[in-house]
Amino acid sequence: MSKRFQDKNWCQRMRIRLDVNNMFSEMVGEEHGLLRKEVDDLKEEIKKAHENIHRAKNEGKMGFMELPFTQKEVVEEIRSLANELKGKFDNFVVLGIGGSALGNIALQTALNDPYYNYKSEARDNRPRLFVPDNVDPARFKSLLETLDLKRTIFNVISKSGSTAETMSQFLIARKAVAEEVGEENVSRHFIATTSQDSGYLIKIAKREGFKTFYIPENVGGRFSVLTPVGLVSAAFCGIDIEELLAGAAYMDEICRTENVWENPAYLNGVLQYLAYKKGKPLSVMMPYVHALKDVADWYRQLWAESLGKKVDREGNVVNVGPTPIKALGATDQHSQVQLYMEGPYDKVITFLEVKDYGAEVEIPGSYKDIEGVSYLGGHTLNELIQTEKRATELALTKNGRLNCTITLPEVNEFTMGQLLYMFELQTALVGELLNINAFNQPGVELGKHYTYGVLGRNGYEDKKEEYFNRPEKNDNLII
Ligand SMILES: O=P(O)(O)OC[C@H]1O[C@](O)(CO)[C@@H](O)[C@@H]1O
Repeated sequence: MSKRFQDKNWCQRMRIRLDVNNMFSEMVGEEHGLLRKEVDDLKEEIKKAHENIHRAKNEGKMGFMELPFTQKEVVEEIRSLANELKGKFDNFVVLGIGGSALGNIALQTALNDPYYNYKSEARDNRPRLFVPDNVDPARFKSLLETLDLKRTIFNVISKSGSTAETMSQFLIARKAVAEEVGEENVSRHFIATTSQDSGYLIKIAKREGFKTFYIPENVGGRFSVLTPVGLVSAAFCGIDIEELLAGAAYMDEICRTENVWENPAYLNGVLQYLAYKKGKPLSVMMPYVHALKDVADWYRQLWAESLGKKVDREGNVVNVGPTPIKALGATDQHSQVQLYMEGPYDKVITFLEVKDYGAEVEIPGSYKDIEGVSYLGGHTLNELIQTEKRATELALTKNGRLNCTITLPEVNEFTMGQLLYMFELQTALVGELLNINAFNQPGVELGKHYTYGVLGRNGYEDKKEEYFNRPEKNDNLII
């Protein structure tokens, strides 16, 4: 077991860094840039937010802040299960959606070989990972047909234990597995990760005798990546979950101060908040590291569901919330950057970069007589992508476009733990500054209730009626 994180020098070297220079007027100009004074002027609000967060933590209402410190036993349990089942299954499928899926994908993309599912030497006898995160029939059918179900284990993840997409995936998968392995062997193919005390999934898991892991009551789905929700698939796929939690603990330690200039989660949160207040409601996350591309997806849910709210804490209608946008460098330089450079001044771009990609690829110096191509020779892809990031950053800055950069020394469990935890705390802080509840999601309910009504779930008859009495669409507007 690696204990590198007990070495303070190593931790310091692996500390992720936030560079906010290009958020300020010195760099982007006075018209759009923020002033340091504006940050200082929020001192009292930040102090209050800090106190609220820590009061809520002490009252047991900020579960995500406890996770780095309270899971020793569950980590051991997950690890021993992963070890016990190593070599027994070729495939691990996560059945879940939203916060019950996105963290699994983000961790896998970040921390395992990009072609892990295709390379047996990268897997070292561990299962491939599949996270459909949807109920598209063609895709789900094809997945079940593709996998050898005799050699497949499923983790059914749902905090509420009732999400229609997840329960449908489960019902279909369970039937397919039973047909393949026989009723008597079904239970060894399923793990359930859910609330210990509520919902239907725990009832089913107990009736079936599934192995269960629990999601703490005080941790919401989008904050649950560092619970068994994300940790089980990670451990099965060889990710060091102890180091992940150690990274989160390290960031927690860094972020204990209420001094915004020393607290990266608060500083980034405050700057995003100020930018939002000054007419920049679009928050783009643009990693220049393919491994972090799905962190941007995970962050979209975290930011959108937490901060997009109709009412403030006093019940006033405020309709607030920055819109998170996912982009990828260098890919989206050739798709999005034109808009970011010349479109409305309504965005803040957060770049994610890495110092050490863990691989170096040299560009061959061919076609010496064709200067427009041969200049690339002798350089590396590392130089190319890093230079492109800095070039895009400079171009945006010169054009008065607010941007900041988070740098990871390398993408590993410890730096990922820091990054995820930093974004979670940043989200809580912005929720405080916006004076909203960042931990509920009432806006997703209405659509769900119409679906329940139409599909005949008891208690939703009124929604069924509303749905079928909806205004008729005008055929002339369907062309
Ligand atoms: O884990 P559950 O309860 O199945 O919920 C899945 C997702 O659905 C939501 O409740 C939104 O509908 C998310 O907040 C959550 O991550």
